[in-house]
Amino acid sequence: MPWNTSKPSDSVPADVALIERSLLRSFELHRLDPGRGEPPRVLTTTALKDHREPMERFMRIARGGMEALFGQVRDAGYVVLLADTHGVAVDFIGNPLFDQDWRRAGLWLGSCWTEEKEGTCAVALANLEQRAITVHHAEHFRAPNKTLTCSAVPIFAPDGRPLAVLDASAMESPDDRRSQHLVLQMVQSAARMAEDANFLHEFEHHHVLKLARRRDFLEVSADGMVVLDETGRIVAISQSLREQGALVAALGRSVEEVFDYRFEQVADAARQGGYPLAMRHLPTGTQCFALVRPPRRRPSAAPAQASSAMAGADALQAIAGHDPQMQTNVRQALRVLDKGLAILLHGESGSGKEAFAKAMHEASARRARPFVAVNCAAIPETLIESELFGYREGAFTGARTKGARGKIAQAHGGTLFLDEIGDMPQAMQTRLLRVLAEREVTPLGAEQPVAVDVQLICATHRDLRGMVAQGQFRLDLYYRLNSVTLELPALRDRADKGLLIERLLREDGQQLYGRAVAITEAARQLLLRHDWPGNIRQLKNVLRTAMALSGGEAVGPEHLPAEIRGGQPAMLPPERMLSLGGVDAETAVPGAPGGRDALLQALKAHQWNVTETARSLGLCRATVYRHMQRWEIVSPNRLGH
Ligand SMILES: Nc1ncnc2c1ncn2[C@@H]1O[C@H](COP(=O)(O)OP(=O)(O)OP(=O)(O)O)[C@@H](O)[C@H]1O
Repeated sequence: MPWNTSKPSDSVPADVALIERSLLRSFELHRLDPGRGEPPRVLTTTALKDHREPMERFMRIARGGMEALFGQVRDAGYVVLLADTHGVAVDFIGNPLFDQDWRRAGLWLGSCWTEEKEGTCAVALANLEQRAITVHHAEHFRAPNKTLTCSAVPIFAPDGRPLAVLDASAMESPDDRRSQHLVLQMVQSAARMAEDANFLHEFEHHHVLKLARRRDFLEVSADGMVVLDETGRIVAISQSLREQGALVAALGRSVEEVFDYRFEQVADAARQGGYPLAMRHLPTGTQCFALVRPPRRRPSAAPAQASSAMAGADALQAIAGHDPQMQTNVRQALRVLDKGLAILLHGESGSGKEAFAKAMHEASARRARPFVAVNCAAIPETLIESELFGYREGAFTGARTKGARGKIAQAHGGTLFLDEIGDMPQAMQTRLLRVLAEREVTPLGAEQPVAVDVQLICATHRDLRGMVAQGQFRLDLYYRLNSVTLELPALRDRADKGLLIERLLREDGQQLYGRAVAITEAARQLLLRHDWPGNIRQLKNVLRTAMALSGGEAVGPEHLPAEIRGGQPAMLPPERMLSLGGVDAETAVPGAPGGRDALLQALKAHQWNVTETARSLGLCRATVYRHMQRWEIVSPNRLGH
């Protein structure tokens, strides 16, 4: 069982690599001057208030941990800072005798420690890399910071989102960076205390299980915490469990399914003082122990509120399932969310790029604002400009009398998801680049630009770098879009295929029949062995059809399609095969018989309803749109939309 491994702390070679990368960014990306003399900027009281207000509740909870840490390091000449995710010191404890010196060094309430302004420094790196780090003396980028030693540790909110950074810094320290090892450990343990206290506070109305592999350690040092709602469903897990990927797949399941322990038994134990429970972690069959922390008050409206705040990050975790690559993706996604960076998702068709983008939006601070998805392959080239940028009345023939807001403006304040970005025409690439650089959009026919603030997430199944090499995709746009690229694994490569199948049978079964639908071992094995060229989309369709055929009873091999049952060669991915008159879509040329005609016929037969057409041809909508674009098929209703 993975949750009892303790997280490695400061590892010098890893630190060195991170620091080197940060130094490069400081020079090349932020174009900072290492010799600049003045200390870090300190915010005005009003500006600082904007940073402190959202952190107030956490600051109160963290204060005890900060003071305990300060008590440990004060005599060695350290100050303790709590910074928010923007690198602003929102709380500070230092020996008042040296106030002038701290202030001069930028170790002060309201000081800004970001890589963009200070270059390499510990608070910025802990925020960016989401790991504990020491930046010692000359490892700092700017000259005035080179006498400092700073050890910083990120702190996470109960839903796994970055929340703050705790830092201990000194103006004088031995040259050997190893002298800071213990300090970093102290900061780590204070950060974990604050994080756990915040977690327990957030879920004070819930039953919380403190888990440990060894009973003797349960009271003093649990390995992690699991939160149950009033029905015994697992609704949250603590950061220590998240970091190890442990129990992420348990989110949303009942305590009985995961720990072989009925919720009534847990509630009973809570009423009787929460004595240690001996449980079994069913997925691995390992024994573990739990102490129950009873809910502080009777659950009221609070649980629902807490669950909805958790829902976003948990949806992201649920999509990641138990696959290590997807777990890494979630960790990276949570790191970069709300940092104003564009994110690129790369993966085969049907691998869940849009689902991941939506979950990222839900997990972001923008979740209450719109999520607008645009499939660049789906819009004919002639219409993409007005669709994205909008237009004023009378901007072109066929334009609506009142004009239209483009998708970019519709996403203002929220997230813009550009699917199939590799299919965006070059002229549009240029315009998009300008929008990203200037953060404003000028609708067709308009003179005044409109300011837009969007989180951009793009997706593609193509090799954008290769497209750049062939001059099909703009290099500068490529750089802008891929500050972070997340690789979504194909279904055949996912380590958690079995669990995913179970989950889909449970969720879709619930929808179709009001309960989870079972599957025979023989059918499960066939599904596990299949190649899944259409990825999760294909798996979902196969399971839905199988459930319909089985009438909600256990799905057996007889309910699966022939190519899965008979071990026949798997279908080629939709990109490589289009069953339209046997024409290979990639090699088909506009006007080729069969492909274009067959698609046209299918579209007409379904009154130009692309979803229906796609379903009838066994393709995803994006592929149908791609072929419509390739073969220049435009829906007669298009301009009326
Ligand atoms: N982890 C997941 N668990 C359950 N369903 C999922 C998961 N990921 C994706 N899906 C479902 O699989 C289907 C395909 O996902 P999605 O549309 O996000 O893929 P995509 O990579 O964006 O595809 P395309 O590139 O063809 O647009 C959707 O019905 C989506 O809800």
